[in-house]
Amino acid sequence: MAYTGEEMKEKLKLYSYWRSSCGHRVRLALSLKGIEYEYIPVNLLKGEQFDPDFIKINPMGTVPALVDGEVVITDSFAIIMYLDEKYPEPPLLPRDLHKRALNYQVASIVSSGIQPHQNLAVIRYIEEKTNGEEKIAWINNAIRKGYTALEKLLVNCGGKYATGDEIYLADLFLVGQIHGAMIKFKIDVEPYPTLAKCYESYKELSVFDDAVPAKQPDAPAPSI
Ligand SMILES: N[C@@H](CCC(=O)N[C@@H](CS)C(=O)NCC(=O)O)C(=O)O
Repeated sequence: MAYTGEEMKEKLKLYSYWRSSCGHRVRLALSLKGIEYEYIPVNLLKGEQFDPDFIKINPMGTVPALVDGEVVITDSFAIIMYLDEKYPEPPLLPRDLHKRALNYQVASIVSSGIQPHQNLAVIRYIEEKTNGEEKIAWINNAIRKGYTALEKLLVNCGGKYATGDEIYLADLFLVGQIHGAMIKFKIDVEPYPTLAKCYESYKELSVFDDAVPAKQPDAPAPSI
């Protein structure tokens, strides 16, 4: 099932940045559900997240932000849950209670246990107060600690993806995290076999390919 702008009265607007792992999760949800949307870039490196017009949309000065008519949602977890309730097909949460809880845990570990520690504002601050080496050590520690916990949580799940053979919430959070950490910080999932297996499976899906950072309208053209 696809949800087009025509049936939806007005297209959704997604404020995001090509390299944002939080934005990546939301693009994946939109892509999986076949929802048409308008992409509005906010250049984090140029500080556009602090522009007064954007601060009116998200006083936290972060992306992503979703605008659906009068509704404004400014956190990727909340955005994804909103989309899942408004556009239920395909569902992003399994019916099985244990698997559902696993999906919430993975999303939470990524969104509150890993991403905030590697976020641009935080790592810039650490570098300013200490040095580049401390910054790298900080990022490495946060990501590896999170990956170790995720690996332990998912090792016995079986299936192609995080919690079985269907794509759910946990997968959206893993894709953005793993891809972003590889590109931005050169941290691979190879030492974490379950995470590595999931990541290989994601790469075969075309919806996942559409959402990759390098394919977003604000990504720089590849150098020849
Ligand atoms: N909990 C928020 C976090 C949003 C967030 O930290 N976004 C990052 C990009 S992934 C950002 O906009 N950073 C801007 C900055 O640090 O100045 C979410 O999941 O949407």
